[in-house]
Amino acid sequence: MGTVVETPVKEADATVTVKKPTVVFVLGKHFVLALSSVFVVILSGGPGSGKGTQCANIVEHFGYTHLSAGDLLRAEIKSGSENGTMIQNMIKEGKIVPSEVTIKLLQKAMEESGNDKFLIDGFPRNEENRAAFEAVTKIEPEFVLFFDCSEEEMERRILNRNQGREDDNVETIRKRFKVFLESSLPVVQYYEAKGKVRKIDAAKPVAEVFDAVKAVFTPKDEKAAA
Ligand SMILES: Nc1ncnc2c1ncn2[C@@H]1O[C@H](COP(=O)(O)OP(=O)(O)O)[C@@H](O)[C@H]1O
Ligand SMILES: Nc1ccn([C@H]2C[C@H](O)[C@@H](COP(=O)(O)OP(=O)(O)O)O2)c(=O)n1
Repeated sequence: MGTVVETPVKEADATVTVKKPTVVFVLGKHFVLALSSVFVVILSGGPGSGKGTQCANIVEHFGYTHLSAGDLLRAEIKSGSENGTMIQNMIKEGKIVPSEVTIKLLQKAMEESGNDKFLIDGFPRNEENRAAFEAVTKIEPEFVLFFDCSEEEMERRILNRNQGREDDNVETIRKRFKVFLESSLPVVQYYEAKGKVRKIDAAKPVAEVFDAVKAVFTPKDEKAAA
């Protein structure tokens, strides 16, 4: 369901933060934003666990818009934005970019999509990402799809990925694994405690992983009728 929040925002910013079907009331100096109901699924898993690969399948079969935090950050570097160099340096070190930067990119992409169903891939990456996203957008994910895969397999895949990414080298990969264990897994545990995690064995071949993914996305009544 949508959430109603009263947020003091500067008038000049109002059009940036409002999504299409949203109603905006102006009360004195405050805008009351009725945030439209959006359906958000988070994809979490170590680097190379196959999140991006499965997102392409989910988009095709279930009509979601795929938002990859990493892709948005890489596009921001390419665009020559003022944050570009900072983002590039952090990614090279396998570090997590400050939440406000990533959240702005995600919000903009959501607003521009015209869709109301999103796969957010690679975000939130730490507790700060999660808390800031929920505080700013008031969006609670429906569930978290967690890609479970060994580091050995993930490293093998990344080294074969061959996309010319600056962070796909052994040294940075190891740093990313460490950040994943120390910062990203606690976020998965947070959602686990809320009963929102759907764990997938991501070490299997792509088609088998997608069978498991499909089972999570297919409504129970459709499964019963099949
Ligand atoms: N189930 C799988 N089995 C083998 N290779 C895979 C599988 N899923 C993805 N890959 C390959 O592994 C690499 C990393 O996958 P990717 O989807 O980019 O991972 P992530 O988005 O989690 O970093 C890619 O080259 C991809 O083609
Ligand atoms: N929420 C996020 C997502 C990615 N990043 C940065 C840090 C990550 O190491 C890189 C690459 O992330 P991406 O999700 O594209 O790739 P992997 O799943 O790690 O293979 O981007 C970030 O700082 N904050």
